[in-house]
Amino acid sequence: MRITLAAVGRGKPGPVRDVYQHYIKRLNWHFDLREVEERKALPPAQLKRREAEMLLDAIPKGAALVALDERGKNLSSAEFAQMIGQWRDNSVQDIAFVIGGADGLEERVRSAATRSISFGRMTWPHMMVRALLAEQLYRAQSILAGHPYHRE
Ligand SMILES: C[S@@+](CC[C@H](N)C(=O)[O-])C[C@H]1O[C@@H](n2cnc3c(N)ncnc32)[C@H](O)[C@@H]1O
Repeated sequence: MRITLAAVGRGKPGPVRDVYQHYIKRLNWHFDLREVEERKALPPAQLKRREAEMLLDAIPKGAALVALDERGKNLSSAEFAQMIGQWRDNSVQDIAFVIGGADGLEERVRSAATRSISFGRMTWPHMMVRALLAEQLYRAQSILAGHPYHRE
């Protein structure tokens, strides 16, 4: 099973990226980060549209697509692991996650998503969402493997 993260922006060295990398390095799943960035200064609506195109282009065809969105569904870590486990058991080859930029995800990306999940109703900086996702993926891997990292 391959996991792709398509995300707006380029990660820079620093503590948030260190946390992200700490967990990503511990994943046994094949993991691919695809960063997208529009260099032209565009008005917000155009920028969001352009980012949507680049994000959707960065996702493997046929992937189960998960949008990270504050308006999405709140899952427990066990439910998140179960979602990934069901895809794994149904031989889904590719799972992709998308994280938007400062103005969020365009509706087109939200409606293309198989699932939309939230890390709470508060807005997090997009680089912190990468770190949160990385930890939850590691936690899901541990839950699915029966490893005691996660405690209910
Ligand atoms: C700075 S936020 C954008 C906020 C923007 N106002 C919006 O309406 O989505 C950048 C990205 O981080 C992710 N994000 C931020 N907060 C989140 C949360 N609570 N749950 C899930 N994803 C979140 C989303 O992918 C969002 O597009």
